[in-house]
Amino acid sequence: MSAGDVVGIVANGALPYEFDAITREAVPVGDYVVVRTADGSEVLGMVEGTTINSEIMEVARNFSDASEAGELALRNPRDKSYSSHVRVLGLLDGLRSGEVRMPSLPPVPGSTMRRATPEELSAAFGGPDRRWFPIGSLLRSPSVRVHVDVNRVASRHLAILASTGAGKSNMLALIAKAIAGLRGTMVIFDYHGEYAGLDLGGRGRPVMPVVNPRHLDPDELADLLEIREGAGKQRHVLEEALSGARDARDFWGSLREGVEGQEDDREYREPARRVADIIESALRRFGSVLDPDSPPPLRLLAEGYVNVVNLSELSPRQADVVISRYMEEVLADRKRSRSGEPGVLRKPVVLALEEAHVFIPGGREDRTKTRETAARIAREGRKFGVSLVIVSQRPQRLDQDVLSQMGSLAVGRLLNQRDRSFVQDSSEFLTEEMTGYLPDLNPGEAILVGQWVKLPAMVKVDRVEEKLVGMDVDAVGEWSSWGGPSEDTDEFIRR
Ligand SMILES: Nc1ncnc2c1ncn2[C@@H]1O[C@H](COP(=O)(O)OP(=O)(O)OP(=O)(O)O)[C@@H](O)[C@H]1O
Repeated sequence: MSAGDVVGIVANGALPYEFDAITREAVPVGDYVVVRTADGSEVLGMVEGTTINSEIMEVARNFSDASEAGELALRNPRDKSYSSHVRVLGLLDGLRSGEVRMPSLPPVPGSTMRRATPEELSAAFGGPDRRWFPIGSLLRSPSVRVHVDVNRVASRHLAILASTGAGKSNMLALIAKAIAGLRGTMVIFDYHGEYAGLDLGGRGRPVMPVVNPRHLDPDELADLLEIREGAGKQRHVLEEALSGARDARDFWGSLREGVEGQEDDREYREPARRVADIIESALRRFGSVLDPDSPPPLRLLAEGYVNVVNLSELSPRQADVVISRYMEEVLADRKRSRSGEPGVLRKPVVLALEEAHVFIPGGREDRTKTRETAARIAREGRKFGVSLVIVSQRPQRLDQDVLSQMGSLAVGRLLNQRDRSFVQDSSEFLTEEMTGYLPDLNPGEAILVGQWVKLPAMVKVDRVEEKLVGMDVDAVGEWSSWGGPSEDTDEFIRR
């Protein structure tokens, strides 16, 4: 069957925005088709679901019936009927010129449905100007390149959701490369240290996650030092000591003194000792993150670059403090810039957060600092040119309010049913049929919906060649590449 061929006939009950068709053979989900509406205009549609029915099999009620009926059905080609459910995407004429206009009339039942040609699809998915960048090719028409709108990513937020290993970081890397190419500003909160080796054409910048403890509130410092949330007395000791140390020349010396000074009070003796130990141990482990002489986060970010904040050495709670600090300051600075005051970041900023379900969780009890800030950015960031890209493999754990504010979605293979339902409930863009298809996607394939694409698209995403971290380890290959003679157990024990 070649492109443009008639593939089906419109069935009864067609609506302007969706219809069923009886098809010649099974039409794959994700295929694009063209039908004529009652006034003769051509509309483009996407196949969202396909069913194969066998009349003979209908009567089979037990195994022997079924196996006999199955044989008969296989021999009789007229036994099968094929049907597809099609979502109307827009008038073909409008799509050719980049405009999405819906028809006001449905297609006429009995009229023919043909496959869209690669030329029609290339016009619909093309990128007319530099706002658009190519992210991959249509899964069902590989010659058609699919472009996405960077302006929408930078103003209306994006969620990249898929199970582990389905290609989320690869997609974020592609977006980072596009933004770097446009000399845009992006901050990636890199929880696994995955983006260090990315080729950003000289516009990537590694950022150490340094935080100045003087600028933290007592709870934030307690979180960074990993004082338990329920340890009220220890937190109180720290709070008292911090108020005296904030402006001291020797911050840590003054903080220690402030803590030790509270050992005279019997009630706080033990908590103060514990806090003194915690401070020493924290400084040994991640003293480099807490620098009382470091500039505020904004000074560490470079405008016009992709700033990669490496959080791989931090615990989730520490990373939470760092991320929320950076996000808060970026938002506050952009508000200043927008109101005409001198800000550091004069142009829009895209903030990308990996493992978003850890930092923007939905549960009432999981109150992270990042969640508050991210919720604010999701709601009002658009006005100030701050957008979020959230990346997660456990969407059901995400804050639903934040997820529902995402103007665009890239959803890859999602195996967990609850994850799929959660995403569908949180987004106006994903239909039930599309959601049902998510478990069948392969790594690197995704459904793109929302404002960053002209039309919903099932895409084979381009692979970022240099992005090697994240690849599954070839353990067998690596083990078998040992050089030299192998040592037996006795030799090993003697050694
Ligand atoms: N578009 C693609 N084409 C081909 N291979 C891809 C594509 N995207 C990802 N892969 C491959 O799939 C594997 C996982 O990719 P990636 O690290 O991007 O997934 P992930 O969803 O971020 O995984 P994790 O949740 O474990 O971080 C890698 O080996 C990567 O090279």
